[in-house]
Amino acid sequence: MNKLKVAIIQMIVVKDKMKNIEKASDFIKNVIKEDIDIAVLPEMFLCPYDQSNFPIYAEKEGEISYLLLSEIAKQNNIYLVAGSVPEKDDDGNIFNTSYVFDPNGIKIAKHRKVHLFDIDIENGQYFKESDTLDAGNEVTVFDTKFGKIGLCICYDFRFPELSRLMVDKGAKAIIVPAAFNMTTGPAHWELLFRCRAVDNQVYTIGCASARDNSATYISYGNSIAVSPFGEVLVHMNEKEGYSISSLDFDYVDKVRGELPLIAHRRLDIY
Ligand SMILES: NC(=O)CCC(=O)C(=O)O
Repeated sequence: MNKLKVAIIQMIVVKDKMKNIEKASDFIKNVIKEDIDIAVLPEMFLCPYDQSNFPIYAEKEGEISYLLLSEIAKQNNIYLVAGSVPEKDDDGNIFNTSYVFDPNGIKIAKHRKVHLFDIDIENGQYFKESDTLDAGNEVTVFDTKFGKIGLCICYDFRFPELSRLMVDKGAKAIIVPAAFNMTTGPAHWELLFRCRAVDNQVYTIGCASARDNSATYISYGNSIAVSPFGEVLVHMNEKEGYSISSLDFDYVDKVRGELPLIAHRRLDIY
């Protein structure tokens, strides 16, 4: 069983945490009619993306949002890559964390964003995640009945080393809950998803929040899925909605067999 259908849910994030969960749940109830296997939600889909919100919205693993997300996976009998949420640990540190649940609602992965998004572009985007967040320290790959999938969060995807480590651990797709901005999104978003796909011969899936021009941080939207040969399978616009992509993990093997980049690496010289 090497073929799977992935739904990208590009939703608007509102201030009310529970309304965001309800919306994610409604979207998923609707898309399961299309026989999907995995649903993906955006980065910080429970909490408007603003560093001052993260401590206010943060919950510990196992608290209410976590339980509701696990239930959504179970009720719909799908894998759920539950975007990301602000997660609080026992010491009060806060992380940008993505949980993954299997079709029984069991947590099978947890990725804490490794690279914090601290940028300051003249006449462009300023953001400093490190004002309120701590960084994770792990490379995340999870197993499914279809094969292995890598997971990272937004800015993490800019670092080619992280994607390569996921591929070295067996990933045939990399899923990225995200929220690029209106400065770097138009410049780099599609380029990065095509580039990582071609370099690593993996499917790349970017799920962004939909654009809300009244937000303090405006998400670029444009959720995307790219094949291991660099073909754009889906490229959404900025509006709220969903898309479905079919992934074939045998095709990953075919591309890697015909153009054996991974096997041709000269690890002895780099
Ligand atoms: N939320 C993020 O990590 C944003 C990353 C981003 O916009 C970028 O350009 O990188």
